[in-house]
Order: sequence, then structure tokens, then C-alpha cells
Amino acid sequence: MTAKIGVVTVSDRASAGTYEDKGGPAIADVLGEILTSPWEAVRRLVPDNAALVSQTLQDLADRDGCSLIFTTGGTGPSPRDVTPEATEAVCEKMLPGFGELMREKSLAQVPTAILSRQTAGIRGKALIVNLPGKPQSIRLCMLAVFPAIPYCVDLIGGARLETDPSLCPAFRPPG
Ligand SMILES: Nc1ncnc2c1ncn2[C@@H]1O[C@H](COP(=O)(O)OP(=O)(O)OP(=O)(O)O)[C@@H](O)[C@H]1O
Ligand SMILES: Nc1nc2c(c(=O)[nH]1)N[C@H]1C(S)=C(S)[C@@H](COP(=O)(O)O)O[C@H]1N2
Repeated sequence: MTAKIGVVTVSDRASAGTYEDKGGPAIADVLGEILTSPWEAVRRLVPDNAALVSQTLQDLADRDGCSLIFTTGGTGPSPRDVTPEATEAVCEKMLPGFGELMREKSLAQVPTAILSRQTAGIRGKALIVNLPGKPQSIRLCMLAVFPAIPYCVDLIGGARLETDPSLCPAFRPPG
């Protein structure tokens, strides 16, 4: 079964065409590196508007059947940054460990990593994971948390994901 993976860029300026979106393509590139099982990206580009972000996540999970959704952008402290709130609004359960680990790895590179409120949560059979907006943060954050993602998606009844063990070994507890 081909896994559907939502890739959502949340950015006023990228969605207005002020600059080219580099975040969405960066997420797709890392998925291409990590995943060895069949997958297909469902791409969205939206402004920093909480209702629009929530609706986009809801559609990707409920209508498009995505097992996994990554967002990039809108996790900081600025007034327009609302991605974590928009994520929490549509999730049944939050998984704060994802944000904790990504911030820890990012802090080794940049002190402003503590400004990201990135989190993760479950909606139905979809795991939603927030990434910061800086395109250079994406690979580091995805590689940090990906080992736990296939098992999490198994537990919620999503698609089976297989990873390249030399780059990112998926951990599925024995038994
Ligand atoms: N999707 C993106 N594509 C390319 N560059 C980005 C993207 N998102 C952020 N950046 C870069 O990271 C910088 C800092 O990110 P910042 O959080 O201010 O962006 P943002 O949330 O997308 O802002 P805005 O919503 O106003 O466009 C931006 O000035 C831009 O250079
Ligand atoms: N790995 C990594 N994490 C990072 C950064 C970065 O450059 N690299 N930038 C930080 C900064 S400056 C901000 S403001 C927050 C939130 O960014 P966002 O609003 O674009 O999501 O992410 C932080 N996390």
C-alpha cells in the first residue's frame, strides 16, 4: 500500500509568492532519503492563519487518508505564528516528546531553537509533526524523530512505513 504523507508549508510570504517555498521540497527530499516503502506526498502551501492550517490538516487526515503529516513554519513566538495551536485544535492526543527531542537536537546548532514551539499529535490514523520554518532545520529535525515514527503510525492503524536502516533505523519494539 502506498503511504500518503502530507507536506504542509505554513508561511505568509511563501504562500503569497514573495519567496519560493523551500520547506515543502526539503521535507519531500528527506522523505525520499529515509523511506524505502512506497509513498506519495500530498503538498499544501498555506498562510499563517489558524483556521486555514487546521482545515488543511483535517482534510489531509480525514479526506486524503494521510498516515503522516509534516508542517513547516509558524512555530515561533511572533503574533502570526499559530501552527502549534492549529495542530492541537485538530488532534485527539498530543505527543510532546517530538518537540522536546527536535528542540534538543536543534539547540546544539542554534540557541534560538528554544523559540520553536513545535509539537506533534494524533488525529485519527494520522500523525502530525511540526517542523520549524527555516529550511535548514528540516533534515536535522526529521532525522531526529523518524526512528519512532513507523511504530507510532502502526499503533494508530496507518500505513506501514519502512526506512533505510543505514540512515534512519526504524525502531519497532520486539513482541
Ligand atoms: N517555506 C519557506 N521557504 C523558504 N524560506 C523560508 C520558508 N520559511 C521560512 N523561510 C526562511 O526562514 C526565515 C525565517 O523564518 P520565519 O519564521 O520568519 O518565516 P515565516 O514564518 O515563513 O514568515 P512569513 O510567514 O512571514 O513568510 C525567513 O525569512 C525565510 O528566509
Ligand atoms: N534546527 C533549527 N531549529 C530552529 C531554527 C534553526 O535555524 N534551526 N530556528 C529557530 C528560530 S530562529 C525560530 S523563530 C523558531 C520558529 O521558527 P518558525 O516560526 O519559522 O517555525 O524555530 C527555531 N528552530
